[in-house]
Amino acid sequence: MGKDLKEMALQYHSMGKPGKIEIVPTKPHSTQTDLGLAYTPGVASPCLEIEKDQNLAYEYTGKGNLVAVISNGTAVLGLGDIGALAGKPVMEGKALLFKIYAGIDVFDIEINEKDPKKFIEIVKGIAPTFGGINLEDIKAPECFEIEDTLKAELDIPVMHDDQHGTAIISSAGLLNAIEVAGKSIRNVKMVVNGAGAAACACTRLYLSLGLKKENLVMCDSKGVIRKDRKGLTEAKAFFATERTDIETLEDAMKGADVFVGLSKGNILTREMVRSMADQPIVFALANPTPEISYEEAMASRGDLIFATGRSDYPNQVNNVIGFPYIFRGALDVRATTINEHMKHAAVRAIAALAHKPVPDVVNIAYNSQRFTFGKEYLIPKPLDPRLLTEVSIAVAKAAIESGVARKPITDWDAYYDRLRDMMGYDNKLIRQFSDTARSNPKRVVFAESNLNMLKAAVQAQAEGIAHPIMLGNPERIQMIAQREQLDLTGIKIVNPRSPEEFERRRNYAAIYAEENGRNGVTFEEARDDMFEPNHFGMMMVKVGDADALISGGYSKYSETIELAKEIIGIRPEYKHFGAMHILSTKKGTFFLADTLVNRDPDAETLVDIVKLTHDAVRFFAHEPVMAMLSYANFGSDKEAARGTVNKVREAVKTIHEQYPDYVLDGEMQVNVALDKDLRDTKYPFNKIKGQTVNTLIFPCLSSANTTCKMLLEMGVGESIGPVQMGLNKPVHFTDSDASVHDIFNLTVAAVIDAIVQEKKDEEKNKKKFDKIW
Ligand SMILES: NC(=O)C1=CN([C@@H]2O[C@H](COP(=O)(O)OP(=O)(O)OC[C@H]3O[C@@H](n4cnc5c(N)ncnc54)[C@H](OP(=O)(O)O)[C@@H]3O)[C@@H](O)[C@H]2O)C=CC1
Ligand SMILES: CC(=O)C(=O)O
Ligand SMILES: [Mg+2]
Repeated sequence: MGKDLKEMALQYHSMGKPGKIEIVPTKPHSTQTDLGLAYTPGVASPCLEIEKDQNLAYEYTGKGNLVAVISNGTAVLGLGDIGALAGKPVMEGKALLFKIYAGIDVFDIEINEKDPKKFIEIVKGIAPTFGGINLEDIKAPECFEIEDTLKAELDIPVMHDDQHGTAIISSAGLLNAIEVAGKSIRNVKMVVNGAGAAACACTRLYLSLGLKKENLVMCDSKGVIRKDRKGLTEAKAFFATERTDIETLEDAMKGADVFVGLSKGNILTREMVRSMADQPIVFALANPTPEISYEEAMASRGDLIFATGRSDYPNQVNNVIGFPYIFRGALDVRATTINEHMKHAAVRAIAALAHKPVPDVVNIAYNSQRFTFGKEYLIPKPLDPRLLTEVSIAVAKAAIESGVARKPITDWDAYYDRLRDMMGYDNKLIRQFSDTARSNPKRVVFAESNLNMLKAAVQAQAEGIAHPIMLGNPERIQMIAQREQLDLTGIKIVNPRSPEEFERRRNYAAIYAEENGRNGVTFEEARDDMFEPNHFGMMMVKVGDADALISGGYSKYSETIELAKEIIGIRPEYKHFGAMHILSTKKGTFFLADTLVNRDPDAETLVDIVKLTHDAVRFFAHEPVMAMLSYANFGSDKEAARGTVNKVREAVKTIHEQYPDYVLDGEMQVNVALDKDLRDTKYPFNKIKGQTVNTLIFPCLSSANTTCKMLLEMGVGESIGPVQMGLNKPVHFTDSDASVHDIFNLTVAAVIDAIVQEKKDEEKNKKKFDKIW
């Protein structure tokens, strides 16, 4: 591990409250009455109900959404037996992943016990607390007895993730890799290196998917596991080969089609890979160091199909792609176990997802590449939000089909919606976006250096999100920084008014005057304008001296917006531009527009806002279901001869005529938009019937802005925005009272916007180039 990574990891774990998880109450607890219900005397009632009927624990306690991640620390990652307590960071890490990817609460439990029988007794003793048990990092062969016994004796799902999670994910990847290689699992010759927990379970699953036992060779630390070896454990004996002509991994690799490593780092050589058959598949899955590094593997031969457990290379086979969703599906139907049928369903769902078009939000989160099914993209990315719905639903359905569900789901559409809504989306979005921005940071101009802007710029620089350029008086900025103890290292300060910027002011003015000469702008006026930070900053972005701009620290945003229209311009496909807020609430993610730009949009402007928002929502991997809001419903205000209702109605009519694919209706009140049952009962003709609205288009800026701010002030949600839509370049605006957190989030959005813009420009240039040639 690099020194930097080590230091970063230690700092990450110790900063703030040590560790990675905490417990948060889910019920009101502010009054004496609340407390009397939460605890004694009120709490006695659910206790007595559960005493009568144990199933009611699912109604009255957190059991149904609570998983135990349990380990004795005997096989932690590939680090070996480091002990129960030393494994706690991994178990807390799993708790975090369960929560952020599938909304599942976890207690991590580290048990100081290596004797499998005693370990089993301890787990059985604490099992009533949980809806499911994820066994983790327990070494073979003890893990087999532990899992088998607990599965047989407990009535909740128990899964040793290193065995079955790994088996499911690697099977999905392997089926796809075999398809890419143009081979069949029924014929491939496979070497599995490692004969521990993960290797044995993976191989069993491959056999159930069609691998022939006679085509399999398994190796452990002593070499090829042969039938004639003395003292084999039961698990190893099951996989032992009849062959007597091979002894070492090197022997086994000759002519093999597939290598799966679940053993130890750096034990596979280039020569061994070269000795494999055509189009060989190597899954080097040991963590944190794979059996062969990506670089070594790639240097070995050109036709290799390769995967590792690492996130920094293509094809990451990691059980995080599976366990959150496998447990989500199992918990939601109260499955008594996780059986073969459910595992197969998960394999198929994950394998199939890799064949589907990848939403932009995923492409962007991984460096704006365009993933398409093939050698470099065999398996969905861990940050793909579709995993939650695809895998959980597949597992839940399989549990019902195989008769192990105690609470079957009947309304699958509602379940789908619930899954999507369950995950407050913005953290995930910001996380994905922050990772992308970090991998390709852009030069962001902060045009108005008020204190919060400065703090956000410092944070963006420290987190490697952006290369900030602060416009303003350097002495003043440094004074503020000193007073606030802000570290300005890496932040460029440019003073548009300084003599050093004379040349740039002149050049920018010349371009500005040339483009706006017919709007009455003279060169002299333009030169004066360039003393202003917003003029200067926008020209920097326009000519490519910077990649994005954030403004709005102190000047009136209405003026800045006009300026952006003039200098940066609106994209040719629109007449207007706008802005939206993404609001993450307990009821799901909502997109609100226009929250910044158009004060009193007429019908034509509303149509543009709808088009812009439609495309932006899709970019964020959501299918827009749009409601055009008003104070009335579908013509209920018959007196309305003029005003907002009529323009909304007109816009709806235009959209229905010109964009029949859009899922949109109105005018309607916000409660009618959000309450599907009310809407569909009272207005059964509505064109978004049965669908959950996620996009709200407001009739005017007052209503949009007030709603957004009110929800945020009331703590109903977290927001990203205002995200500008429709300008030629990434120029974004905040409010003068925006918090550091708001400006930081917007900076991330601006960098992503710049990355997308860069991609688009590259594609445009390529097309031009292709045309010329
Ligand atoms: N990418 C992923 O998602 C996952 C990766 N893994 C990785 O798989 C590896 C094994 O984990 P797990 O099964 O839980 O651990 P176990 O301790 O149960 O098994 C380890 C196995 O590796 C074998 N081994 C050790 N050294 C060698 C060697 N030089 N050549 C061949 N085999 C060797 C051991 O052999 P012996 O039996 O002779 O001792 C043992 O069979 C770890 O590196 C882990 O990080 C695990 C789960 C998920
Ligand atoms: C990923 C995992 O579970 C392991 O390496 O043990
Ligand atoms: Mg593990």
